[in-house]
Amino acid sequence: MIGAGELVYEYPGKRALDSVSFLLPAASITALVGPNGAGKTTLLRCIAGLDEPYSGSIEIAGIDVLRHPREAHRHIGYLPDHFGLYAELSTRQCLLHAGRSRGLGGEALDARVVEVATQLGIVDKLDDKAGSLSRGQRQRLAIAQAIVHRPSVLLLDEPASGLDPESRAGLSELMRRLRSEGMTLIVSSHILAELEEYCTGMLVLQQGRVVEHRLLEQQTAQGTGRMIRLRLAQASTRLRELLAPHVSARTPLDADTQKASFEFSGGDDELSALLQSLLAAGLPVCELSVEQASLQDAYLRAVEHDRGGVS
Ligand SMILES: Nc1ncnc2c1ncn2[C@@H]1O[C@H](COP(=O)(O)OP(=O)(O)OP(=O)(O)O)[C@@H](O)[C@H]1O
Repeated sequence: MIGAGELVYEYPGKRALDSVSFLLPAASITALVGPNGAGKTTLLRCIAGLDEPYSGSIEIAGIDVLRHPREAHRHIGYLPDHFGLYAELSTRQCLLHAGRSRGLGGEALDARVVEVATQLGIVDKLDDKAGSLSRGQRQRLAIAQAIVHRPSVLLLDEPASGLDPESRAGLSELMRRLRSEGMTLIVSSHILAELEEYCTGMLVLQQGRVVEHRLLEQQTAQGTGRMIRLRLAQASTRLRELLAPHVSARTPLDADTQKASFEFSGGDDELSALLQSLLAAGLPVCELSVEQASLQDAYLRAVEHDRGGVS
C-alpha cells in the first residue's frame, strides 16, 4: 500500500506538488501520467524519501517515509529518469554494490545477483563493464539494481525509454510478474499504450495536482468506462439535451447536433434504454459504437476537462 496525504512540494518560486493525496492498493501497478512539468518526478522522489515535501504525509507498507526514511528505503526500489551507473564496474559489481548498500551480503547476494540479472536478460553481461553496455542494457541493469533487494514498492521513472520493442515487451512481462509476487509499482511514462498493457490504475497529475485517479481493473469488472460514439442521419438540436443525463459525471460530453462521443457508466440495459429514448424522441440514429475507453482517451479527457476544454 502507498498512501500520500496533502503533499506540498516547492522549488524556489515554484509549487511543484499542490495538496496531492491518494491511496494505492498493495500488489497494484499505477500509471503516473501527466504533461511535461506536471510534477511526476518530484512526486516519485518524495515517495522514495529523496526529497522532503514542505508538508503532508507519505506512508509505504505501514512506514511513515518522512519520519523513517532509512527504514522506508529498505522497502523501496527507485529507477530515476536519468540514472547513473558506475561505468568502470562490471554488471556483477554494480549489482553487488546495490545489494550491499541495501544490507544484503554473502552467498545469498551472489545468488540473487545471478537471479535478477537472468530476470532482466543481462546474465551474459555479468562480467562486462557497465560502461560498455548499450543504452537498453544499461537501462535493464539499472532496473535490476532497483529490485535486487526485493523491495515491496517499486518506483520507475520512464523505464521504457531507450528500450527496443522486444525489451519493452520483456519489461511489461517483468512488471506483471513483480506484481504477481506482491510488489506495488508506480510507473511514470508518456507511452500510454504500453502502460495500458499492465497497469491496474492511473493517476493523472497536472500542474502539481491530481486531476484523475481511476482503478482500471475495477472499471473493466463493472463494465464502466465505455466510450459511446453516436451519429444521426440528420442533425437534431435535441441531441445534447437527450444525452446529458446518461453521461458519466466525471467526463464531458463531446457533441454537436449530429454526432456525439462520451463516456458511459451504465450497463447494457441502461444503454438499450438510452437508445430507445433517442429513437422514441424521433432522433434518426444511424450509427452507434461502443468501445472500452483506452488509457489515452481517459487521460486526454481528464487533462482536457481540467483545462476547461471540451464540454
Ligand atoms: N530543481 C528545480 N528547480 C526549480 N524548479 C524545478 C526543479 N525541478 C523541477 N522543477 C519544476 O517543477 C515542476 C515539476 O517538475 P517535474 O520534473 O516533477 O515534472 P515531470 O512531470 O516529471 O515532467 P516531465 O514529464 O517533463 O519529466 C516543473 O514546473 C519544473 O519546472
